[in-house]
Formats: sequence, C-alpha cells, structure tokens
Amino acid sequence: MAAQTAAPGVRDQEIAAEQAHLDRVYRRLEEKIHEAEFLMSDAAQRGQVGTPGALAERDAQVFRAGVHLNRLNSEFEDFLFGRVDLLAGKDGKKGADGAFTSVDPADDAIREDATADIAETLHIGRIGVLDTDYAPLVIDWRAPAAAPFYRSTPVAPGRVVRRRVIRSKGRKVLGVEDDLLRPELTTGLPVVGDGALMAALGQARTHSMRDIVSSIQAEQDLVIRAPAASVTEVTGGPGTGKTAVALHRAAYLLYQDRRRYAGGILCVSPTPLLVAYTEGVLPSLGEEGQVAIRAVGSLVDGVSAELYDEPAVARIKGSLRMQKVLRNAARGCLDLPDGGPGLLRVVAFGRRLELDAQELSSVRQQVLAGTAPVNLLRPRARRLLLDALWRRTGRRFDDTELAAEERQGFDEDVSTEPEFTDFLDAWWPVLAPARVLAALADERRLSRWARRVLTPPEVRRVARSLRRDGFSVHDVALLDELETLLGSPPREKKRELDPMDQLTGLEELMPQARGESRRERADRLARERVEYAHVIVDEAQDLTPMQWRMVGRRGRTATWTIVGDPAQSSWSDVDEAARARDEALGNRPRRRFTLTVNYRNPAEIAEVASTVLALAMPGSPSPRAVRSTGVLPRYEVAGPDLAASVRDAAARLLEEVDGTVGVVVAMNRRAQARQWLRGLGDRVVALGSLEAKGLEYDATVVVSPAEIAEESPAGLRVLYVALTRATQRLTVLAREADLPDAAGVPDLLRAD
Ligand SMILES: Nc1ncnc2c1ncn2[C@@H]1O[C@H](COP(=O)(O)OP(=O)(O)OP(=O)(O)O)[C@@H](O)[C@H]1O
Repeated sequence: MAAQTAAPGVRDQEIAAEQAHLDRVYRRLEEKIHEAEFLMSDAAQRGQVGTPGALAERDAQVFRAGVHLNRLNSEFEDFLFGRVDLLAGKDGKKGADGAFTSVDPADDAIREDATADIAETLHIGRIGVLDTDYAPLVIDWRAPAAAPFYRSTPVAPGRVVRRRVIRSKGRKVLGVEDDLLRPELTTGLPVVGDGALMAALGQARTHSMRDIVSSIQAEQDLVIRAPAASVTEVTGGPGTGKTAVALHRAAYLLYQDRRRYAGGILCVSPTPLLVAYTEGVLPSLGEEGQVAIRAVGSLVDGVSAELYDEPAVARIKGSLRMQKVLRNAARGCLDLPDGGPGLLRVVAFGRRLELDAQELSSVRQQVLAGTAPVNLLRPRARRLLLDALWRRTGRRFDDTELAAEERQGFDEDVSTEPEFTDFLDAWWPVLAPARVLAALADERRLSRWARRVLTPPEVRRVARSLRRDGFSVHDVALLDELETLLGSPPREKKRELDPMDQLTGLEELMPQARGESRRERADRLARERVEYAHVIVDEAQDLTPMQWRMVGRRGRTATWTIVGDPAQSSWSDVDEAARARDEALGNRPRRRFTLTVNYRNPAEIAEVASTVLALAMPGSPSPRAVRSTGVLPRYEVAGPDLAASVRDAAARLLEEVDGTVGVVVAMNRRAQARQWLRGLGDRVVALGSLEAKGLEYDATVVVSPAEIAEESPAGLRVLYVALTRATQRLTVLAREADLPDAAGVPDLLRAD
C-alpha cells in the first residue's frame, strides 16, 4: 500500500494535530461522564420506586449515557485509533451519526489537473462521541460511516484519500501510521509511517489475543458487517483472522441490534486454552456480559472437561452411532441394578396386592411405548402401576361416579404408602446423565446396548475409556444427548428477567443493584440460558457430529456465524460431520465468505506449512502470507536426550523473541513436555498437538512432525495446524522416525 515517510518535523506536527483532537474528545467525554452519572443515579432512584411508569422513564438516553459511562470507565488503551480524510461524497447526504455515508466521490470532487480538496475528516474510535452541536468528534467503528476506514483499498479507494491509524496510550498520542489510498492525487496531505497493518503484525505476542480494530482489512470487514440473517459461513486458512473476525462480528451485532441480542451470543471454542486466549478481546471492544465464550467441553452446566480420548475412542464417541447406543442406555438403565426390584407389594382395602416380575415388565413395556424422555415418563409409569394394582382389587361398580370416587381414594392411599413410593423410586428412578454414562463403563452392559451398532473391540475401547476419573471433551456431548433423552424433571422456577431491564439494558449497566459484578452477572446469565440469539462456532471443522447436535440445541432459533478451515480438521470423518452440521443448521440460507490472506505466519513459515498442506489435503489453496521476515525455519535433529534438545531449542527462541514461545508435541507427550520446560519461565508453554488449535506464539518448536502425523487418521492436518502457529520463528526438531535429510529436514516437510 502506498506510504512514504515524511520528515521528522512533519511527523511531530501531525502527532500534535491528533493530540489536539484527542484533548478535545476527552474534554467532551468528561462532560458526558458527568451527565451520565447524574442520569444513572436518577434512574436508580426511579428503579427503586419500581412502578411501571417509573421504569418506563428509563429511556434510550439513559441507556446510552450508561453505556458510555461503563465504557469510559474501562480505560481503553487506544480509545481513538483511526482517521480518514475523504473527498466530497456523491449525494452529500448525512447519516444518523452526522457523517456523510456516500461511498463514491462526487463527480466534481477531482479536478482535471488531479488536484482535489479534502471535504470531510472523520475520526474513528471504540465508541462514538458527539460534540455539543452534534457534530461527530469520534465515530463508533461499527457505524456505517466508519466502513470506508476498513473497506477502501488502493484498487477501490472510494472517497478515502488517506487512512491514518493513531497510536495512543491513555491520553497521549504516541504516533501515527498512514496509508495513502489515492497517491495519484495532489491534496497537500502529508503521509507518515509505513502503514498500520505491518506495525500491528510485527508486535510481540502475549498469552492474550489483541483486538484488530484499528487494522481490519477489507475482506474481513465484509464478514464482520454481513447482515445477521441466517448463517454466515467463513472459511480461510490458518492466520487469516477467522477468530478475530468472529469476535469483532459479535461486537458489531450487539451494536447493530442490542435488543435482539439481549438473548445472548454464544461463542463455542475448541479448547479452554483458546477461550483463555480470546476472552479479553470483547471487553477491549467495549462489550462484556452478552457474549459467553465456552469451550466445547464446558457447554454442559457443571462440567468442565479437559481430558482427551485417544483418537480411536474419540472417533466412536463423536459419531452419530452413539445416538442409538445412548437411547438404549437411557431406557436400559431403569433395570439397574440387576433388573430392578422384581415385586411390588402394597396393602389396600385391608388386602395385600402384588404385581410380580412378569406383570411389572409388561407395565414397563407399555410405558416405554411412549416416545417422551425417560424421566418425564415417570408419572405415566406411576399411573399404569396404580391401574394394574386397581385391577388386582377386582372391584367393579355400576355407578360410574361412585367408581371414580373409589378409584381416587385408592390412588391417594396407595400412592402415598412408603412401600409404593420406595418401589417407584427404585423401579423408575429419576436418572441423571452422568449416572447413565457411568453405566456404559460396564462392558457387558454396553455390548447389550450397542448391539449391531458397535463392534466388540469398539465396545471394549469405549467402556475402558469411561472407567477413568473425569469426563473427556467427547463425553460432554454424550452427557448433553442423555440430558435430552432423559429429560429434566421440572425445576424450581427461575426468576424471570424484568422485561423493562431487557428493553433498556439497565441491568447490564447497573449490576451493582443486584450486588454482583459484571463478570458474575455474565456467568449467571450464561448458566440460566439454554438457548442463544446468535451462535458463533470457532474452528468449526473440528466439531464431531455429536458435538454439532449439542451446539445445535443451543441455537434452535438463533442466527449463526461459523468459522473454520477443513484443512485443519482433526476429525477423521469429514462427511459425517458435514451432515451433522447441516442437521444442526437446518435449511437456513447460508452466506459464504472466504478469507485469503495469512496475517500470522511470515512467508518463510507459510511455505513449509504448504508442503504439508499438499499432503494433508491435496489441491487445497494456501492463504497468501502478507509479510516476509527473511528468517528461514531452523531444522535440528534431536540428540539421544530428547528433553535436553527440546529445552535447548526453546531456550534459544526465548532469547531471539520478546514474546511467547510454544512447544508443540504429540498428545501423548504433553505431560512430559511440561516437565522438560520447567524453570524456563512463563513466556514458554508446552502444548499437545490438539491443544495448539487457534493459538499463536512469536516462535514455536514443533517436536517430531512424524509423531504428530501418525497420532491419528487426521494427523497430517493436525501437523499443518502445529506448523502454522508462529508469527516470527519456527524450529522443527526431528527424531529418527522423521527420516531427516542431511540438513535435518524431516521427510514430511521436504518439498520434493
Ligand atoms: N486485520 C488485521 N490486522 C492486524 N492483525 C490481524 C488482522 N487480521 C488478523 N490479524 C492477526 O493475525 C493473527 C491470526 O488471526 P486469527 O487467530 O484470528 O486467525 P485464524 O484464521 O483464526 O487462524 P487459525 O485458523 O490458525 O486459528 C492474529 O494475531 C490476529 O490478531
């Protein structure tokens, strides 16, 4: 992109000009904080009165003031980050935010001698700020008028002559980076710096993802602002910004239609590590509370699974075949232990009444003929037992009224007898999903429930995996499926949200009224919520069919944003997963986008990765790396002491980069690798290959590509993920199994 560096004096002048603008913005913000504080305390008093009339007075102005107050108090690092200088617009109409919305320049905006005047200058920031005369001092990055800041390119610049990114800390402007989008014009605008994108990409990484609000690129902006209808599907290779775009889209949707998304946005992430890495992005965009970011192993209330099944087990547990097994198990569990009690004996009308095993079994069959969830069939089981006992009394009445009265008395007497209630509890217990899943750990039982669905070796494997302590990531989808099959007995009614709160969002602004922090409130809402208004799925290629069913249940009426890359899929049966995904999304129309530029890896690393991509998914295009560092990947062959070789490679990278180092090993070496790196500090982390999903580091060590590739049928794709995590440097450590050549390059990574 065109950029040229101006003389230092000009740079200082430009920084001073932006400083003057920022000072003005802060003065205005202080006034607004003052106003907002007054309005909020006034609203709180009305809120305590609690009459509908008083509540209704919490109008949109209060809401906006409160949003400002909350956000302003969040102390943004770079509150004001952008500026565009624009030619006169085509129709000259102003939008709701006071800025011209036309994208094309007016016919006479450019004179014949290629000179032009700047007609409008807009500053872009994390929230909008209007001056006292309603002129926009700062435009919210999500407003339509801010789109040219992101969308214009030198090929299609529209009205934008110069785009500027402003770097500031607190209230001080530190620097500016300009892109000149119409270098052919003479406008008198100075251009400073080498462009914002490169400055952002070159920064050292930490263990938290940063927002990209000041350098969103045109193809990304189209996704972020895509209309919310139905399903937005985004594919793109590693580092193309899919995760970043998905998170910015959540913030955008909330800005566009806060009322609709009061129903919550769920963002499903593959691992807890990726949740921890990304969860700071939305608060930095001024959004917190409405978006729940959850690992796929934490979607079921009260469960947080971090164990991984071996690939062969994961493959079975994730497949749709488990539906049938679980259905059998949910019903079969009623017979535990040992077929359940075999005799019901009660006393009524002074007589002993009994139902033997055979009669009980026929009652059970009759009840199970219904399709309702097992726990919800309990009242029917109770009724049919009473019917059978009543028949045992042999009573007959000609008078139907009398018969009904007698029968009612009988039911009341019998059903409150401890003999009857204890029997019912044992014979038709309220089943919890965890109990049913635990029952599958018994191989004999499982083979009964899995007859003609799983092979005997598969039964053995699954049963064995369920005998260890704790749940695996794949168990969680099974628990959720069981929850549906079993049904929850009616729970205590939750407090209804005050509809007025939802209208004005006041609860979000004043959580202190309930004595809870914003974070506590977000957690509480997430727990109470079972369905969401919008569901974002990150790394969607990894969801197994059973996981798609689980996620689908949380967004039955939602709109969706789904981001992923088939070439990074660690799931072996890609077609089965695609079918389950179609089922979860139904026949909602889909809008598809592809991202093509790799912002993470320098070209030198991307090239090595593309060698593996050609093996993992022949014919799949590699994204284009946006920059090159001139630093080639380093190839080393591990000595007999693998631990020492890994440690040395990591230590060397720690000296070479300022930020983080990730060491990626095959899953079964995870625990070992943590030990190897002990004492090297918290800039370095050890990761199992599946845990590396979505993460990035300044430098990475990939230990034995062959070991990673051979771990599972999807191993080559997992290796592709491992090789694409570094922003600056990559060391590949080969072992014997990698068949390294004389230069240490493993067989799998050789281009020939
Ligand atoms: N427009 C941009 N400006 C600055 N940085 C960007 C931009 N787009 C992406 N990045 C950076 O590139 C890196 C990769 O982005 P992200 O993790 O969202 O990619 P991804 O497509 O999800 O990758 P993967 O498929 O490997 O998980 C991140 O550091 C992100 O901040």
